[in-house]
Order: sequence, then structure tokens, then C-alpha cells
Amino acid sequence: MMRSKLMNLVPRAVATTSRQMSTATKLTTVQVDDKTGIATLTMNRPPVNGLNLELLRDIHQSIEEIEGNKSRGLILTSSNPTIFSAGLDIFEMYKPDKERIRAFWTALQDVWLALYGSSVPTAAAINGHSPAGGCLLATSCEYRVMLPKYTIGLNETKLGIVAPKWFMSTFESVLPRRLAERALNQGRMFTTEEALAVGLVDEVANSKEEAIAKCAQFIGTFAKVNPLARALTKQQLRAEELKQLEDERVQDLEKFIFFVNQPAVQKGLGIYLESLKKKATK
Ligand SMILES: CCCCC/C=C\C/C=C\C=C\CC(=O)SCCNC(=O)CCNC(=O)[C@H](O)C(C)(C)COP(=O)(O)OP(=O)(O)OC[C@H]1O[C@@H](n2cnc3c(N)ncnc32)[C@H](O)[C@@H]1OP(=O)(O)O
Repeated sequence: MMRSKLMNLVPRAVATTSRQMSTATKLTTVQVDDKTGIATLTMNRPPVNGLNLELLRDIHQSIEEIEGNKSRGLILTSSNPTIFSAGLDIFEMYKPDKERIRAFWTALQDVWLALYGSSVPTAAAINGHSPAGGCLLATSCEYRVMLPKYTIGLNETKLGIVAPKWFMSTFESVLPRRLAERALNQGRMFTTEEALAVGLVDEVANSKEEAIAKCAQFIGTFAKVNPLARALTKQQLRAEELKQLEDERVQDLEKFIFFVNQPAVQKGLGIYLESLKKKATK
């Protein structure tokens, strides 16, 4: 998979305007800045960018599109002014449909493999809260810029669920092992300020525009680096985690299906959904 992506890494001329590359789907848009050649992938699923089957499929398709059109980099962000992504749409996992839940988890695996394994430089402009699956997406990127007063982290244990190994290794690729282990066990959500202090995010910006500009600046640091050498270096550094999921994706799917169908897990998800609803009516 990575090899064919690498074939796309040839330099190209740049123009000076920005163009909408894809509106084929309604849940993501891809805008390429023709001056920098950087693509911005925006998630757009109100109210909270909950990662359901359709959004995951659109994200995957957009990443493939960006890989295919020789963009110089990918910036992931959200159209919601206060939420990057609320993580997996809990309705996909609560009282699930047998066929759909398989497609859902497979789509999540596809997104992670494509984003974590992307041959182009990736950055997340985290313009809002980013729990669980939102944090997975952000930490799959190479660089993170976050707006103040939001939260980010893998809170799965607080929901009574267990993050799969690849969520954990992505988290661990950003945070020191001891800190990652403690945060995962605690289901800790970090404020922007705490996330910056521990290195979970790289920079703080005061607006979405500034966050995107800082992400573009990061991607710009590769301008004078040979793209093939950069991509092969990234590929080697990330190969172990990618191979592990590629080799075990069927078992990973079966584990998830078994786990999510446990009565205790279903009960916990139901209670959690109720608590979210109650919060909304307060
Ligand atoms: C060893 C074996 C291992 C095998 C693996 C097994 C299992 C692993 C399984 C799963 C891994 C899951 C990872 C996840 O991503 S789970 C999702 C975790 N997400 C959260 O906990 C976030 C919950 N949401 C919030 O904290 C807030 O909503 C948020 C801060 C994002 C926004 O707050 P705000 O106040 O602006 O908005 P709300 O009023 O709370 O929400 C609006 C609306 O949206 C609904 N909603 C929020 N989040 C979700 C969600 N994740 N899924 C579905 N729906 C969500 C919320 O209920 C409100 O709805 P309504 O009341 O307007 O109808």
C-alpha cells in the first residue's frame, strides 16, 4: 500500500489560488491551497463530528484523494467551532446492527491505516474538544496545534471500554510511555494547556486560522527535504504499528464485536448516552 503511495511523490508546479478538491461527500471537504499545495481536510458532521460509518468512509476517501493528487501535506480540522471530533459515534456501538457494526469498525481501521501511514506530512488543527476517537485522529498526525480551553485525551476507561492496542500505540508514539500508561488507565482528558506541557500537542493557537497557518508552517519545514526520503523514513518509523494492525485486522474486528456485545458494555454505553443527553437538557 505504502509503495504505490510513494509513486505519487514527485514535485509539481504550484499556482496561487485555493480550490475545492472534493465536495463529492457531504461529511468532509478537501480544500487545496494552490500556493502551498497543502490540502485541508475538514470534518463536517453536526452536531459533534461523531465518527459514524459514513463520516469514517468520507474521511478515508478524502485521505486517498489527497494521497492521489500529490498534495504537499494534509491538515485535518473541523467545521464545528468548538469540537474537533467527539470520537466514535456511540450510537454505532449501542444496540448495534450486526452488519453495520462490522463495516463501521472496518472503516475505522481503514482511516487509521491511511492517516497514520500517510506518505504526505500530516498535521491536526484541533479547533475544539477532541476526546477518544478524536484524539486518535489527532495523534495519528505528525503535528498538532490546538486552540485554548478545550480538552483532548483517550477517555475510554471512563466509559467502561478498552482502547484497542493501536489506539494505545498511537498515543504512545506521542507521549512518553509512563505518562501514556497513566493517562490511559485514568481515562484522562488533558486541557489544551496540560496537553502542551506534556507534548500531546506541539503548539497552541488563538484561532482556527492561526492553527491552520501553524500546521502549514510545520509542513513547510519539509520543503527542502527530498519527499521520497522523507516518506520512506516516516514509513520505516511507523511500520511496526501499521503491520501489526494489517496482520491482525480480522482478529481486531472480532475482538471488538465480542467486547461491544457484552451486556455490561452495552449497559455502560446506555448509561453514558443518557448522561450526555441529561447534560444537554440541563
Ligand atoms: C481488549 C479488547 C479491546 C477490543 C476493543 C473494544 C472496544 C473499543 C471500543 C471503542 C472505542 C471507542 C473510542 C471512542 O471514541 S468512544 C466515544 C467517546 N467520546 C466521548 O466520550 C465524548 C462524549 N461527548 C462529550 O464529551 C461532549 O459531547 C463534547 C465535549 C464532545 C461536546 O460537548 P457539547 O456540550 O458541545 O455538546 P453535547 O451537548 O454534549 O453534545 C451534543 C449532542 O451530541 C451527542 N454526542 C456527543 N458525543 C457523542 C458521541 N461520541 N456519540 C454520539 N453522540 C454524541 C450528545 O448526546 C448530544 O446529543 P443530543 O442531546 O443533542 O441529542
